[in-house]
Amino acid sequence: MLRLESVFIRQDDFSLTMDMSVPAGTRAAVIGPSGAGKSTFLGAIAGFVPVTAGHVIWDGQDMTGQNPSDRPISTLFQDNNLFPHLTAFQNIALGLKPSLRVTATEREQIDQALARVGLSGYGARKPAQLSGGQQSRVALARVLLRAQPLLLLDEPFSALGPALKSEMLTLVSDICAETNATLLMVTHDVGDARAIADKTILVADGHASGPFPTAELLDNPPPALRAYLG
Ligand SMILES: Nc1ncnc2c1ncn2[C@@H]1O[C@H](COP(=O)(O)OP(=O)(O)OP(=O)(O)O)[C@@H](O)[C@H]1O
Repeated sequence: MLRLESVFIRQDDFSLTMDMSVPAGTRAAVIGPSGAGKSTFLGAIAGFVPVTAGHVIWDGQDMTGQNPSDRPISTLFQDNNLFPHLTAFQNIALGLKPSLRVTATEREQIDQALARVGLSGYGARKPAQLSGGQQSRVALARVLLRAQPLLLLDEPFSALGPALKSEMLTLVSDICAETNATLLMVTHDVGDARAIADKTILVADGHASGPFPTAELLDNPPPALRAYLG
């Protein structure tokens, strides 16, 4: 379970509070107005954003002071998920070994992850030689291989067309099911929330609340969400 215990974040004149429990295996969308603090919310969990007060706890372990790389988390952002000077294979290998010195078994695992996302034979290509969708799949292959229990997505597919985005969301959903990962996914598209997230966290008015059942929340939005949905 992810527990956010009386967490308070202050960044200049912006502040965000949260106190919630997210059971393991939950798939939650994170929605709310632009600038409300959705990325800050994920950043506090991942450790990129310092927490002013409170505790971020995973499975009973307090992660609050831990470096992002020491947390049991995989993160995907909208951009810059891949290193441009490394091949697809090396970008995936980084998820296992920062030194890139992989064993024969790890090499096989990386090839399997590439195959799982439909990119067998693409391992030697650098990101610039791949389409946007293929780049997303390489990033997902790395997530799959790392098999961390917490997966944080910050609109990683928003630049993709609708068909490709839907394909990526299905892949994310499959990966979560395979690894029993807990998913928190920032999106501005309530269709995404309905498609793969049975729970939704609302970030608005300086507060992150939930998780709420997605359909109930979207069918009967509170005023802050109603204004945002239009
Ligand atoms: N490093 C920082 N220092 C100070 N304020 C910041 C910093 N990063 C973000 N903010 C402010 O924190 C607030 C929340 O930003 P955040 O990016 O979390 O919002 P968001 O809900 O993800 O927005 P969007 O939907 O537009 O991506 C904004 O008012 C932003 O200006």
